[in-house]
This record gives sequence, C-alpha cells and structure tokens, in this order.
Amino acid sequence: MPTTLTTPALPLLDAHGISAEHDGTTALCDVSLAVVRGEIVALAGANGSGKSTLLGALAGTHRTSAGSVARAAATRVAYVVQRSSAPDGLPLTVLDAVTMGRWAGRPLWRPLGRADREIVRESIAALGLEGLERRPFHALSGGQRQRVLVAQGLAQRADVVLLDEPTAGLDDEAHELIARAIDAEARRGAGVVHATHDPEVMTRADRVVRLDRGRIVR
Ligand SMILES: Nc1ncnc2c1ncn2[C@@H]1O[C@H](COP(=O)(O)OP(=O)(O)OP(=O)(O)O)[C@@H](O)[C@H]1O
Repeated sequence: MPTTLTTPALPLLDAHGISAEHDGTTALCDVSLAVVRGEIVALAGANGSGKSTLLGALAGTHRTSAGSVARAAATRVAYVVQRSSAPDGLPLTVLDAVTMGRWAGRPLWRPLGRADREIVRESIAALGLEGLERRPFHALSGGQRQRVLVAQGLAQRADVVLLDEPTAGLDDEAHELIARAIDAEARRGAGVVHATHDPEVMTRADRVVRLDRGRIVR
C-alpha cells in the first residue's frame, strides 16, 4: 500500500535545513526539526538564539531563506505569540479573544455552534479565566493576557500547537495551569513545541532542542 502524508507516524510538521534572517542578519541556520503527534518539544537557548524565529518559521509567519517546512495534509497549526507581540489596545473581551480561536480556518459562512461554545468554555476554564469573560483585553494584567492568548490557542484544537514562552513572567498557579494545558494538548494527540527559559518546564517536555546562535546544538 502506498504511504500517504496522513500516516500517523509521519511528522505533522517537518522542517528540513531551514535558515531565516531578520533584516538580512542570520537568525536561523540549517535547522531541522520534526513535530510528531503527542510529543512535547521544548525549545531552549539564550536570548537571541533563534527560538521565536524558529516558531515563526514553523508557523509559516516568518519567511525562510533556505530549506523547507513540510506540513502533512490537513494539519492545522495554532501559534501562541508572546504577550508583548499582542497589541495592547485590542478592542476585545476575554470571551471574544478566546472565541476567535474557533474562527481559525473556518469558512465565514459557518456559524459557531454549541460544540464550539463548549470548547471556548473549556479553554477559559483550563486557564483559570472564569469570571473574566466580559473584561476587555486591555484591562487585563500581563499574566492574564498571556493566559488568554494560550486559551485562544487551546480553543483551536489544532494538530500542532506552537507557543512562545507561554509561562514567562507568570505566577506559580498560572505556570502550573499552562504546564497542565500543554500536557493535555499532547495527550489529545497534538504535537507541541514551546520556547522556554525555565528548566522545570523543560523537564516536563519529551525532548529539549537547544539553539545557539541560530543552530541546533546537541
Ligand atoms: N524584529 C527583528 N528585527 C531584527 N532582528 C531581530 C528581530 N527579531 C529578532 N531579531 C534577531 O534575530 C535573532 C534571533 O532572535 P529570536 O527572537 O528568534 O531569539 P529568541 O531565542 O526567541 O530570543 P528570546 O529568548 O530573547 O525571546 C537575534 O539575533 C535577534 O537579535
């Protein structure tokens, strides 16, 4: 029988020999990384080592200058950016922002249904945001905003979830909620890649991939 791209053992995302620049300066060089179902990969490395650039390249938001990123058929990717990348004045409530996760990849003519609203409710609960649903995004603390962004990522029920330092600057409780949410995404069968500086978060990953000046080091 011919092998197809939907064979579960094949990577959902397969970056091969990718390089990327920022304003002509190399930020990633010859990086290969495969993301498979149910695996949690932690991206480690010093500030400026290329973690965010790699996540952007995997998400398809940062253009690569060499190599390729193959995506298995019908693979949906959720990308949770650092909260500093989310505009402060977003005219949205917490509920709106998390609900947006259900619009990702959905045709505009298909309205949200009961199952979508249930997923939104679960995502809000998973990040401990109950009671804040009607609060405008701009009226949240930094840690609350970070949790909203993660909840929006969870609400997508994506095949691959990419998160850029989701626990940075959070208190212990929020830290644990996010770590549990990441575990749950992997148990659901998603491939998870997250950038982190936190050694404890790294110990919970299946694999740690370390970057140094744009290259993977062993
Ligand atoms: N918008 C930008 N313009 C120019 N150079 C950039 C830009 N963003 C990142 N860089 C450069 O690209 C390289 C990789 O940066 P990147 O943000 O990917 O690192 P990082 O490992 O995510 O860092 P951090 O841990 O600080 O978040 C660094 O040398 C950085 O200075």
